[in-house]
Amino acid sequence: MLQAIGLTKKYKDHTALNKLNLTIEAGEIYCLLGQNGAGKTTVINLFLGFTEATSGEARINGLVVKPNDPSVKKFLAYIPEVVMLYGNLNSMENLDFFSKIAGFTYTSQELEDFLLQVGLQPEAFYRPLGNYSKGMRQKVGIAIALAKNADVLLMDEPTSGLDPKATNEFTELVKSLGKQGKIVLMATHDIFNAVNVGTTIGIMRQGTLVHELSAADINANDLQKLYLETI
Ligand SMILES: Nc1ncnc2c1ncn2[C@@H]1O[C@H](COP(=O)(O)OP(=O)(O)OP(=O)(O)O)[C@@H](O)[C@H]1O
Repeated sequence: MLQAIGLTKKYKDHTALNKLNLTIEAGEIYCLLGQNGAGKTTVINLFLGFTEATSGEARINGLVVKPNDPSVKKFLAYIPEVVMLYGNLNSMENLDFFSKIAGFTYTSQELEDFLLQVGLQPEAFYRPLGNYSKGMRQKVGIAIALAKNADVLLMDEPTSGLDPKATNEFTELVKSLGKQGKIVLMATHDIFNAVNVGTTIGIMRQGTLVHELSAADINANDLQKLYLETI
């Protein structure tokens, strides 16, 4: 479970995040919307331990996140806008490397199975990542999350810059993660994608979570209307 309890981040006198209360359960895909500077990345960075809370707590599976604390890191995988991988290594080598860092050693067959599971085309498995498309890198990033058995995937604008086909593939992949009981917290500007992939949608304004709704209760048009009224 992912929990924010009164989670607050201030930079000098600027409040980037104001008393966020949030609970995300296994199987939930929580999409955070909000205009530039609303505080979405701050939420993700606090869960990742990249930055320290001014007050309140970010908890993962009951453990309070503290900067540079490895005990919660094992539960987490981070999918940024551009997944950072070794461009001179192929996807099998990247997956093997990052799995081993997380304490897992897999056979070649098992590594290939993770890549197949995320929909990477087999002809790319042994090709250096340097010439992969953004969508292919995202898939390898998710394969790494699966290989390290992360319960929680934190995603910051993962579909930004993806073409519609790659976005659709990514959406289906994220839905399948939810069905496997993973927790996904995704910051996004893509309202259509949020309503399509999300189970829960939060709308932020100036550091405050203003709306939280079930994706089943709203369509993309109404969500866009609510979003524009909110920001
Ligand atoms: N290191 C920092 N120092 C000072 N202010 C910061 C820092 N990081 C973020 N902020 C401020 O905190 C606020 C929230 O920023 P954040 O990056 O969380 O927004 P966001 O919703 O992710 O925006 P975007 O959609 O542009 O990525 C902004 O006003 C931003 O300028």
